[in-house]
Amino acid sequence: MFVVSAPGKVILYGEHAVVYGVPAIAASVSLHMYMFVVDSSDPDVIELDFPEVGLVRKWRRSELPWSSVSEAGKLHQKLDPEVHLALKTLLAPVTDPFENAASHAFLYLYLHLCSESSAGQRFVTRSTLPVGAGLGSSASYSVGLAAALLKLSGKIQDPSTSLSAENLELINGWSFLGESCIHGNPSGIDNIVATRGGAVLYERGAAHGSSKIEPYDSFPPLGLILTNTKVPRQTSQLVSDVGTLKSQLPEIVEPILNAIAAVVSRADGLIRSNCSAEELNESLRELAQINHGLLVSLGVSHPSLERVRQIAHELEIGQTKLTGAGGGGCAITIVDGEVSGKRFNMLKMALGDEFDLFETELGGRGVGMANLSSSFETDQISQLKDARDFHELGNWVYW
Ligand SMILES: Nc1ncnc2c1ncn2[C@@H]1O[C@H](COP(=O)(O)OP(=O)(O)OP(=O)(O)O)[C@@H](O)[C@H]1O
Ligand SMILES: C[C@@](O)(CCO)CC(=O)[O-]
Ligand SMILES: [Mg+2]
Repeated sequence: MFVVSAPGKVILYGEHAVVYGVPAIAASVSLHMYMFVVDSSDPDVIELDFPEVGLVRKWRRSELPWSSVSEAGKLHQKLDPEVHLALKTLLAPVTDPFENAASHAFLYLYLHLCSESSAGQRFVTRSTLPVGAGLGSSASYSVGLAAALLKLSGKIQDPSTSLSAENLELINGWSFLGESCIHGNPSGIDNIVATRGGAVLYERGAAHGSSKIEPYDSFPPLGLILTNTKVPRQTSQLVSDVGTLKSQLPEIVEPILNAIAAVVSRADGLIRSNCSAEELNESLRELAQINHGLLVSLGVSHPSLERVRQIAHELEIGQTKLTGAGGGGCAITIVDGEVSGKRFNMLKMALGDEFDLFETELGGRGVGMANLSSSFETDQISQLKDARDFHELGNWVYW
């Protein structure tokens, strides 16, 4: 019995454009997805219990489309269309899009990493991240899933003190395929941040394995408030809408993507420079405003996100930008100076109960795993509340 965890992320600059090879800047957040792997009551059955997406499901291993899996597909470079299609057919009766996407990613990785003769297992998730809200919940789920199945199948040996660079590469590669099942066309930025943690400048490469990752050794301690508008949306739909706009109006969309590239390049230069904290904060706020405007012109904002922007502006708290895929979900406000309880409460009161506000630390640890003691009972899972409860479950190993 063991548990794995992976963090969510915020994209500070460059979302959507990153899908088309523009660099983007992202950092992990201190909210995590946890996946528990425990023995199933029936040795022939795999059971999923994912309360955040309302999914409770069981499959006999013999029901799964093992014959569609090829050895070539196991090299995890891109989705194997045959397995993808077999799973679409199997999951056609699952009409809820969240449940369908989570089951699809699970079964795709299970079929490739485990075998028909593996023992029965039960997989239970718990997440302190809002799901489908722009903070990379799909990537933290995919990273946790990849890590859990790689450990279960022995492809990652039980690590004693830390995960190796090879472990990390395997987890990141397989989680990208999990993201591909959920998103269709992920850039890979969310899964790399959920895998390695920290903060990075990421640029998607044209070919598999050619993406560029430039970590930040020290990321500025930005005062950041996260606001969840609680307006549901799906990244797959928003990414596909921007793709459609780009193919219909390339002469308009390409210059917008180039302008986003210039925003990212300027922000990267500033973060790596030794300018004063004040100058950096002011410039990063200005760049957030420009980046948000460019995302609005791509059609990925939402009235609820504009409301957060307007209120934070009226209260002179800082500059607000959508983060992740937009269309609802979360906004980040880069605070003018430090986040004080007073400012946080002012924004919270002005926005009201429709919105959830969080403070988070940027740049924490990536994927982790811990063995559970033999006395651990699955009933305990629903009682775990915060990061400390999860941390105390065992000796965690990280990269
Ligand atoms: N805890 C979880 N358990 C099971 N599935 C999850 C969990 N968290 C996320 N998912 C999967 O991820 C999907 C949501 O991903 P989506 O990419 O739309 O939003 P996001 O990742 O939260 O935001 P963004 O991609 O903008 O950062 C859900 O439909 C579900 O399939
Ligand atoms: C919208 C997008 O750029 C970020 C989602 O967090 C999609 C992606 O990069 O995969
Ligand atoms: Mg996502």
